Order: sequence, then C-alpha cells, then structure tokens
Amino acid sequence: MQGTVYKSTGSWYTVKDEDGVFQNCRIKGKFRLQGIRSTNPVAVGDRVRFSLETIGDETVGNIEEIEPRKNYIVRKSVNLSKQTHIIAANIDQVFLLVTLENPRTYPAFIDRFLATAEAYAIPCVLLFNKIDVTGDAMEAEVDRMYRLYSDIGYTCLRISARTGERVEEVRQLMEGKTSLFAGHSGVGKSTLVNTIEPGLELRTSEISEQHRQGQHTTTFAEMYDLSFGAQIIDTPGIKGFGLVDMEPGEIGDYFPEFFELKAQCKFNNCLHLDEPSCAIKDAVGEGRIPQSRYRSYVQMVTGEEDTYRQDPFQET
Ligand SMILES: Nc1nc2c(ncn2[C@@H]2O[C@H](COP(=O)(O)OP(=O)(O)OP(=O)(O)O)[C@@H](O)[C@H]2O)c(=O)[nH]1
Ligand SMILES: [Zn+2]
Repeated sequence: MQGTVYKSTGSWYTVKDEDGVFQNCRIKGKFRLQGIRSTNPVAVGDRVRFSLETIGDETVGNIEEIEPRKNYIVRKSVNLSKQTHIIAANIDQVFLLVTLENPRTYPAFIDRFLATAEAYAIPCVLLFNKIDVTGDAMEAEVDRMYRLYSDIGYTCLRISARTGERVEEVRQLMEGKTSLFAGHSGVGKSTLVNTIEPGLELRTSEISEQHRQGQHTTTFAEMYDLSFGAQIIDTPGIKGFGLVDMEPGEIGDYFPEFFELKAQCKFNNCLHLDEPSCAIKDAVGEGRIPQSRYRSYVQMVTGEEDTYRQDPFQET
C-alpha cells in the first residue's frame, strides 16, 4: 500500500492511505536515506509504501520504503551534534508572513529566509499581513517591499488575516498543495490559519529556543487536511526553517537576481565582495539590484550572525 505520513510520535507514524484511511504504522528494519544522518528516518510529508499486518485484534502497518523526497527541511539535533532531525518533507510551498510593525520584520530576515527556502528548493510566497492597520508611511514601505520582491520573481500578496481581505487568494494558492506558514511571533500565523479554516487549531506558537533546548523535547510536525483540498504542515516551535549549511560560494545562487547575472562576473568563483569586474556589484551600483538585498547577502557570506535584527534599509 501507499500513503502519506501525517504525524509521527517517534516510533509510530500516522499514514493516510490511498483510500483516505489513517493507518498506524511503524518501521521495519533500518533505513538509510539519501546519505542524511538523521534522528528520524521517516518524516511528516513522506510518501511511503507499507504493508498491513494483523497482530491479535490490532492491525498495524509496516513501512517498508520511502519514496524519494522532493525536498525536506531539517533541524540540527539538540543532543547529537552531527545528526539532523527532519522536520517535514515534500513541501509544495511556504508562506512567509511579514509585518512592518508589531512585530517588525527586517529585510535581512526575509532575505535569509528566502535564500534558505531556495536552498531547500521550496517555493516561497510573501504575505504582507495586517494591511488593515498600516498608516500612510507604512503603506509606502509595504508597497516598496512588495515591488522589490515581486520584481525578483516572488509571489507577494497584501492581506489582512483579521478582516479576511484577500485571504481568498491565499486559499486559491493553497488548493491541491501542501503548505507551511512561517514568520515572526505575532505576525498573524494563527489568525490567518483560522480565517482560512475556522476551527483548526494549530500549534504554530513559537517556543523560545532556550526553553525548547532546556526541556530536550523533540517537537514533531503534523499535517492537516483542509476542507477545500489543501494540506497544512504545522511545525510547532519553529518560526522559520532550520538552518541549512551553505558554503559561501553557493549563497549567491540562492539570490535569484544574483544567480541570473553571475556568469557576467570576471571570475567564475566570484563571491561578489571585493573582486574586480563583478556584475553583481555593478548591478547594485546601478540600482538594478536593491542595496538591501546585497547587504543581506554580504551578511550571510561573511557570517555576521544575528545582525539581521538591524535594519539594512536604514542608512548609517
Ligand atoms: N489588525 C490586525 N491584527 C492582526 C492581523 N492578523 C493578526 N493580528 C493580530 O496580531 C496578534 C498576533 O496574531 P497571531 O495570529 O497570534 O500571531 P502568530 O504569528 O500566530 O504568533 P505566534 O503564535 O506567537 O507565532 C493578534 O493580536 C492578532 O489578532 C491583521 O490582519 N490585522
Ligand atoms: Zn561577482
């Protein structure tokens, strides 16, 4: 039988089979997949093959095979430094909720998130939320960011999770797909999910990293079916993705507008920092690539962690 993993609790997996029936499954034997050293071989979103076995008056499924993953997101294991925990697999898209006030989402955070999504090969949609409250200055800034990210090629929407404005468009984008919602605490993830599907209670609330590590709890993702033919993966305690290890030389490839130009740099291993005849720096100088994007890129390449809370739009 074939099915999709909706939930995992460590050793047991809830798998929805082709007839829409949820089966309680476990793993038979050892799995080693795609060279990933992970603490969990099977993750939410995985498509698996399994066989049913009746033990006493109980029917359990034995997962025998995992189909190749389209993508997956990971988190470094807290306990075993070299191992990773696969949070979810086969994600069709991630919606990043952005607000410029309460809370403020900085471009550097957005850019890091987008680059990570590119590295994971997960399409990202930007949702500028709370448009019902923005004043004139805010509206202008949202417009500017909306244009900036649309120009790069990202789908952007201005929405209000509270009033429901343009939420129908979010729903349309979700149809037939498996989505994930991300963004800072307070941007409106729970509110949006509730507007999209009233009654569905997700655990999107962010648990502080410290708290989570202190407890040594493993948080598991869970997938939900929505009434209009869509799936949501709920990842408790994770506001974004886990971090991907990126080599400095590949980061530019995750900035689509950089990637497009890099063949025109003089050196084919150009990091677009101090090298001469760099097409990226030229484009930044001529305003074809936004300053903020370049600054985010430099922060990532030079490994200036945690500087993303500064506002790269602010001139110093
Ligand atoms: N005015 C306005 N307020 C909103 C909107 N969306 C959410 N809020 C409010 O913003 C606050 C935070 O919303 P939540 O949905 O809890 O945010 P969250 O992203 O789920 O936050 P965490 O659970 O901490 O990750 C709540 O008071 C919401 O009512 C909106 O579109 N407009
Ligand atoms: Zn260059």
